[in-house]
Amino acid sequence: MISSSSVSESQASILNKTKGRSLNIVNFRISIDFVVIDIYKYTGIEEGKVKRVLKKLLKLYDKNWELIEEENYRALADAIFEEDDTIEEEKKKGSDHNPGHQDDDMDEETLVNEPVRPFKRLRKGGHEVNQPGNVTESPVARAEGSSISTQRAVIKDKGKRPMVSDGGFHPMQQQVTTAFQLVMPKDEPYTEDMFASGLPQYEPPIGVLNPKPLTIRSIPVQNDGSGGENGKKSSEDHNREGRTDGVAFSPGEVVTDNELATVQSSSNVEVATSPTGEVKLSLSCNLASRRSNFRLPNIDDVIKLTEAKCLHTYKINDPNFSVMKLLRNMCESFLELGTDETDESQDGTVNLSTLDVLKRSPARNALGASRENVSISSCTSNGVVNGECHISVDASQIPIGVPLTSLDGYAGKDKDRDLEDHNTTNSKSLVVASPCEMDPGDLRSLHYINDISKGEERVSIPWLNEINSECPSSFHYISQSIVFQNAEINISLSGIGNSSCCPNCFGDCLSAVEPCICARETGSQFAYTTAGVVKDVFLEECINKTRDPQQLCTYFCGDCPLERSKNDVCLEPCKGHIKRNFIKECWSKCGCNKQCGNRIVQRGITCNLRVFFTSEGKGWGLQTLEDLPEGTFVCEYVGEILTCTELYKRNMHDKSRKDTYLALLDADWDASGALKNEKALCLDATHYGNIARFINHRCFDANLIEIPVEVETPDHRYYRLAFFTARNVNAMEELTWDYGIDFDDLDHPIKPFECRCSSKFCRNMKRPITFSGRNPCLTQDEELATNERGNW
Ligand SMILES: C[S@@+](CC[C@H](N)C(=O)[O-])C[C@H]1O[C@@H](n2cnc3c(N)ncnc32)[C@H](O)[C@@H]1O
Repeated sequence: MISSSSVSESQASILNKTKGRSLNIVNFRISIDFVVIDIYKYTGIEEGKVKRVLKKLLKLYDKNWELIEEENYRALADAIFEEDDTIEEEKKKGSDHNPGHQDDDMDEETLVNEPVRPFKRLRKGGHEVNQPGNVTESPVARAEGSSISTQRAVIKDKGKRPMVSDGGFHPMQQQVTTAFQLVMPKDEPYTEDMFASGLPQYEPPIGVLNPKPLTIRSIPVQNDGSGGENGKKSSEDHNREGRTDGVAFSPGEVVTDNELATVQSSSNVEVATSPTGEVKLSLSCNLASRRSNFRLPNIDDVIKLTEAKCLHTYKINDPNFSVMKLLRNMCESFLELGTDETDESQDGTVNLSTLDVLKRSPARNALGASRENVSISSCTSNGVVNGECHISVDASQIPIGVPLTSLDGYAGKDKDRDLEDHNTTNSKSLVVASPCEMDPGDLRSLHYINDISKGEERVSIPWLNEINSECPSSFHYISQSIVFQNAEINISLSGIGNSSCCPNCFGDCLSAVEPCICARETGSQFAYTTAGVVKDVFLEECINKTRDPQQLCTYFCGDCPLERSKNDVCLEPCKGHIKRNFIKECWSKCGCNKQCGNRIVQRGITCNLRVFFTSEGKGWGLQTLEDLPEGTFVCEYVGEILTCTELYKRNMHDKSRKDTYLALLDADWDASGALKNEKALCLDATHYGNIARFINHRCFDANLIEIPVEVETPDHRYYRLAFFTARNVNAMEELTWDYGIDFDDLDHPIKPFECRCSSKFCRNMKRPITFSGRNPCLTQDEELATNERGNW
């Protein structure tokens, strides 16, 4: 066996004699013979073997002598060793296949025409050495303005198992690229150990757009888990060969000179920054297979289309939204998070590198991630984790997520807040969590942190737990109710007659001289003001009906579907339902436009809200982050539309559940005597629902009032149950709703709970009893209201 060092000894001679050989066929054979003789002379390796291996290597390296010469014929030596190993293995297997001779009949013409990639990764002392497959040495890496493609290609090779040639034809990958040139990715086999090794996985970009040669020369950073060391090595290699003038930085390294430092992430985002605050983002994604007809689009068109997609897909309706602002925010976040402000010593912030809270709680699943960094706003006074998190997916531990710190500034802010208003963010409140292990599936739960609606709503709805480490229980967020199974809802345009819509209207019905037919439901007066809130008079009527102490608005069914669903044989008398006022909104068959002032609920949530963990023991609740004037639409109660029978069966199966997420659609049950089971409906938000499922109960003086809203069908057995503010509500106040629960009715689908609403009208409170039997806190009327209220 020869040692690699014995090959090295021959370097001077061989190197001098073979260097710079051209690759035409005439001198090709001479070159091979020349090298073979020299190697035999200095190493004693059998000539035939050297020749065979060299031929194969030339083929694989596309006859690139420079690469074979490098490191004193290291590639050749390794290939010879490898062949020995392969032969040994084959012998052991008893195979009669002789790999050593498989290419013997390979002619030079074939070598010229069929360049293929190296069949095995070359290694030196456990470290990768440069080779054709590694772009650190490839012509691509040397091309001006090809930094992005270079970085990506380098990353692609990280940690991969030695590649095995499939013997097929592979187009030449390493082409010199210029600015604006499309770089096709290499076809690289994915091997199992790439995933097992936990190394970053990269998708090859379909193309790289370099508007102009970047001022940074990209430096490959070895993202193989060994930190910046390998990256530095690559950098040194480059510098040695005069191929780069950049510097690679590891996360945490202080950038001292004025060059841009590049950091590559395990995502397809690459960020470069300089100490002077310049930040560059590079995004790559593999959206589809290569497109042969691809041509470079105009960048302004790309931005416009992206914005249109954002408006459409994410329901961003802020006219000030701009992709460029978003990207700028991202750059600012990068700088903000990269600035050393996370030490405990500074401004009350805490570095949660071990982040015990996350380790303990299910939030760990939501926040932690291998190779993912999560920065989270922290309430340092009690070490509580704020759900308004900043997530970055970054192997190099540099958070690069779009900041949501502006959520802190939501309170009292105008809805049309400018994305540029980033100065209100409080970077001092940021902490950076160490990367934790995370399954890819858990990535989904990351949505929960910043937006419990997972993008289903027009606004993001974060959650916050300042009390303990609990996370909201899992459910599917939906923004519109969906039929579970048997509910009979007739939503069809043909079901809407001309008396139920305003086909001749146009523009905004609220600005018409006469209220249109859609206002008939509300006494020929629209229920909404032009400011988009419910009119005082109408609101008061609704509130009075709900808080009706004499139960004047309560009706009793002769054959109550709710009681029927509980027990079909021995019917209990109806406990009563509130006959409510409806609002009717214009809809699809109406002639007005979507911005018509009589379309409020159907537009969805626009307030800034937050799900938070209550301190009174009510579990999670909903709060507003901005002041809400009286009559403001907050949200509708969304869930699965069930018949009462289905609900009853469901509850029978799941008796253990503590919380109930239920609303009856019983505002108009009395209309037609005995209601069919399929028409007696309710909304169950236990498994599918929206943020309304977090609204807690408050007896009597809740700040929300529920109003039935007719949108899609004039049939009042199905309607949207919308919540409006019953009074002016201040930012940060909890939003509450009177469930109308009778705490003594143990049979009711809403399971009674120990009420902690802290209202002085609480119907479940253990009140101090005076000798008169009255609650001293309440007036006689209030006492009456409290005692009488509680029926459904
Ligand atoms: C629709 S859920 C409200 C959200 C719920 N707190 C949670 O954590 O998901 C209704 C449940 O919340 C609890 N709840 C609501 N209001 C309450 C109150 N005033 N006092 C105590 N618990 C309450 C009860 O367990 C009830 O069944």
